[in-house]
Order: sequence, then C-alpha cells, then structure tokens
Amino acid sequence: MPIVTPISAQIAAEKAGVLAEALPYIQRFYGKTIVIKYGGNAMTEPELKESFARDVVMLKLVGINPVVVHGGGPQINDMLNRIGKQGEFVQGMRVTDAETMDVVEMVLGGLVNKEIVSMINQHGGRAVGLTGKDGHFIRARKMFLRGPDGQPVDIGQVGEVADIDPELVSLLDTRDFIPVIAPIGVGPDGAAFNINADLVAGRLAETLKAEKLVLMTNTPGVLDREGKLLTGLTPQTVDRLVADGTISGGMIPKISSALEAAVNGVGAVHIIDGRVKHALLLEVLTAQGVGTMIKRDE
Ligand SMILES: Nc1ncnc2c1ncn2[C@@H]1O[C@H](COP(=O)(O)OP(=O)(O)O)[C@@H](O)[C@H]1O
Ligand SMILES: CC(=O)N[C@@H](CCC(=O)OP(=O)(O)O)C(=O)O
Repeated sequence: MPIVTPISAQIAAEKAGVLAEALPYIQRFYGKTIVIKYGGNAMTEPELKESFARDVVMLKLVGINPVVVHGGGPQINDMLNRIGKQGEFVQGMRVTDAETMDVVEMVLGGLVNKEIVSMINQHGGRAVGLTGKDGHFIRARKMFLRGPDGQPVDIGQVGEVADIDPELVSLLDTRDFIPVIAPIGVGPDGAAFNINADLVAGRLAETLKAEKLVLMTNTPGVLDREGKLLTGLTPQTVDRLVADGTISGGMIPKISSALEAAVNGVGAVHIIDGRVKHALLLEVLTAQGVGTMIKRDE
C-alpha cells in the first residue's frame, strides 16, 4: 500500500480557502472576455512563461475567455543587435524603418507569437496565433507624434489602431480556442504597421467589450518618485504624473491605453507585475490586488 503523508489540518484549510475564494470570481467572469497584455519584459525565465501559460489554460477551463495580446520589445532589440542595429524609441514608440519593420514582423509574428502559442498548447490549451494581417482584423494608420515644439515627428512604419474587426477573435472564443495576438496592423494598401502592444490590447478590450484588461509588465505597477505603488489612478492624476515626469518611457503608452479602456467601458483595468509567478491567476481569481488599478473618474 502506498504511504500517504497526511497534510496538516491548517495547510489543508489554507489550500481549501484559496480554492474556495475563486468561486465568486469564476461566477463573475464566467462566459466573459478578459484581455491580457503579456509584455516582452515579463517573458523572462522559462518558469515564469510556463506559469503564465498554465494560468491562461486554467482561465479558459473555468469558462472565462482569455484573449492574449503580446509584446516583445526586448526580443526585437536582441534581434536588431544581431544585425548590428540599435533600437531607438521616441515617447515609448520604436522608430521603425523598413528593415526594422521586417525584424518586428519576424520576431513578433514569428518567434514570440509561436513560443506563446506552443507553450499554452503544451499545457492543454488550444491557442491560435494571429497578427492583425490575418483577416485584416487590425486596421492601422500611420502614427505621428508631437515633438516638444508641437510639430509632428515621423517615426516611420509605426501605426495606431484605426479599427478592429472583432469577428475573428469572437469566432475563436466561441469554439474554445485561445487567440494569441501579435501587435501588427495592416494599412489600407496592405502594408504592415508596428503598433505598441499596449495600444492594441486597450482597443481590443474596448472592441470586445471585455470585462477586464490586465497589462502584465516588469514593475509592481505604476510607482511614484519614492518607488511606492500607486493605485486607483484617474485621468487627472495620470496627467499630472506624466507632466512632472514620474511616468515616462514605456509606461506612457501603457497608462494612456489603460485609461482609454477604462473611460470607454472596460470594467476593470490593472497594471500588474508579470515577474510574479501566477500573477494573472492571483489578479483574476483572488481578492489579492496585485498592482495598479485604473479608474475612469474620482
Ligand atoms: N512611474 C512609473 N512606474 C513604473 N514604471 C515606470 C514608470 N515610469 C516609467 N516606467 C518604466 O516603464 C516600464 C514598463 O514599460 P515597458 O518597458 O514598455 O514594459 P512592457 O514591455 O511590459 O510593455 C518599466 O519597466 C519602467 O522602466
Ligand atoms: C511601436 C512600438 O513601439 N511597438 C513595439 C511593439 C512590441 C511591444 O509593444 O512590446 P512590449 O510590450 O514588450 O514593449 C516595439 O516595436 O517594441
């Protein structure tokens, strides 16, 4: 007879408590869509990637529809370095010439996308990888930034979302597939556009009328100048934090996309630390608020 070591009553109660805690969240999100932005900075150790894949599969199995939008900024930088090029950013957006666009498509649409798809599938999910070129479902237009003098700055083949057709993603959801989306859009003439993944995730969450948008990154959330975690952020507070330089770089498109989603009807928007194991599960299925919550108003 196999020998079974009994776990202590206390550990058993703790484990049962955690599992039972998930019930109201499963009920609340059952049949609903959650858009998850998986940032390139959160894709570090294999163990973390695996915990992410398991979390996504688990959400799907309990009846929630996870839709993954991934980034891959650091992975693009690595590939650019290999061909002797240096990544260059303006206000958190990559300056994208024709050669860089090829690398972006190769890395995001190819390597990174397929790694995530394959990891989810290895854990029993049915993930399908897409870029906005598939069914032309993410239509883009060229993005112009404003320089300090108010003049437009041309950063090349960088796009903003013009329009998202939700049909393809909804179809995959209803057939129990898990869409995994690379942030590449298509212009009116069929050209590819490099779009910041936070912007795609935010617009997709709005278009799909998602219950929740979770942005997974490499900080505990939005931090103040002393490194303290800020939460319950509103448009007014964010404007002030950007103006005084507390929020900078890649956090700028992230927070503006989070705010837009909150203002445009996405029930809950969170920026969380993707370097924490099972951060996604903790965020969605427990009362453990990990990270910064964004609110539409005071
Ligand atoms: N106030 C802030 N709080 C937290 N992170 C900030 C802040 N301002 C700027 N950042 C930077 O934003 C980064 C996250 O954005 P980004 O590098 O684009 O991540 P991701 O690849 O996950 O999208 C952080 O690692 C940090 O360096
Ligand atoms: C226009 C622009 O900047 N596009 C991003 C797309 C990838 C991305 O957003 O990746 P992370 O989420 O990992 O930062 C880039 O080229 O890096």
